[in-house]
Amino acid sequence: MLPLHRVIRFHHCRLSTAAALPRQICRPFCFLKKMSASRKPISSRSAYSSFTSQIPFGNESSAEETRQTSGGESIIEKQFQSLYEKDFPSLSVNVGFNSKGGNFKKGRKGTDSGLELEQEAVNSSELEGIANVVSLQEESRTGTESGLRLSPGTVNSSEHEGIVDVASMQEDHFPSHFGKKKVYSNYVKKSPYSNSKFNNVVGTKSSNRSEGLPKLERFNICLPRFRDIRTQEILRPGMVLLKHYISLREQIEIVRTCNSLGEGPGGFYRPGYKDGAKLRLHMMCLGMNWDPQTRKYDKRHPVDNCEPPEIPLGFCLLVQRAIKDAHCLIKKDTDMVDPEDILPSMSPNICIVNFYSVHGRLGLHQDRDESRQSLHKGLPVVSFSIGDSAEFLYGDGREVDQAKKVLLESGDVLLFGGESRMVFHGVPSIVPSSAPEPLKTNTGLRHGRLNLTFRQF
Ligand SMILES: O=C(O)CCC(=O)C(=O)O
Ligand SMILES: [Fe+2]
Repeated sequence: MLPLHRVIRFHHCRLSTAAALPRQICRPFCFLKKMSASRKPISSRSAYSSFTSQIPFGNESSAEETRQTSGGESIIEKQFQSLYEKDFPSLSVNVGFNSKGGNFKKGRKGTDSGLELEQEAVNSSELEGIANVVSLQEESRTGTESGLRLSPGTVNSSEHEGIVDVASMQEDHFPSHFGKKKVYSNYVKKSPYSNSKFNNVVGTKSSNRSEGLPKLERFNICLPRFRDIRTQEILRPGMVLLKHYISLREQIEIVRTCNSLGEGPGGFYRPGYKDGAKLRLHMMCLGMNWDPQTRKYDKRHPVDNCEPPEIPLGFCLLVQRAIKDAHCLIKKDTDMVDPEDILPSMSPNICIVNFYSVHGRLGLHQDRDESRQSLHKGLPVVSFSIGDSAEFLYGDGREVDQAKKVLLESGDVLLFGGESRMVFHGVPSIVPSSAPEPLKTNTGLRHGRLNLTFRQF
């Protein structure tokens, strides 16, 4: 039995938001009200299962409740609701995944040079653990999926408000990134979210039947500024960046779920190395624990002897979807090659959740502590970025000046596997106040960045 130490839990959602506002205002959305009416505040341990048990979850009832409860909500909340209501249609998908691996013998992570102490205080938050009931309704938007099931569309008078809001948000928070290689940016024609049947309607390829006929000018129902947001980029073989991939609604759910899990056993703490230096971030492990001191994975947390929470199923579905979409992109890029050879599929059983304050950072390192088999196969690391943007460095060695730089913004998904599995990478800085406003408003997320990296041991 390991000695049990007191662990001061870190909450990445702000104390001020949580403590100063009544519960309903902290959780303004209808879909949460439904849960809070029927549940007591839940423990972190049960948070994941409620997230899981609601999947797939149509948004009809949420929309209904939105109407019932919209009276006392702020304009931002209303705008966000309209954004929410006209978000992607819900699609059904069945993706099997394996939640736990076998024996965990290896440690994780190479070196880390960002060891100075962070100034930010460690607070405890009064924000209660809340079940996160809106699951990932758009589990599969990919053209590769079958079983498309549209939910009733909600086009209402608030749509315009929503559009204005989204427009300003895109301009403010989604600046174009740098370090481009090959970018696929036409949402309708190139995005694997769009159904391949509809691609032909849009006219990616001219069919034989239209030969000799006058060329039709197609009409875009969305304004130009709203297209081309979800760009996709192959940064190097096996390394794919899906920009703005995670919807705001999903981001909100991820933050809430992480906050809820992070308050409980095995939740967020400030890890340190053997020499006593602290990492400049707060960390929580899901599925398995990674100990920076031993650099090993284990079933239990060495500090409080807790088992880490399970990875919520919704997170895993999102990972699977991102891998599929990365495959679509790779296939487009290199038609003759099986995308699995470039970026193998994986079923995550580890998720390391990092929260960086605006002073947070992580030195260049390799993720090389998963099983030998996993590394040998090049099973990818899949990384979600949420909140403030981060500069992300990647390259073949530890030399910062030789590394390439890319901006990771809220909603971005980065995958690195195959021959890029052992790429050196790190986060030299966080871009202050760059998180999408509705994300902050709806979650109370602190200034800083939440990062989730999924791996298969
Ligand atoms: O925050 C990031 O984007 C990278 C995190 C990372 O490299 C890690 O947790 O190993
Ligand atoms: Fe890493």
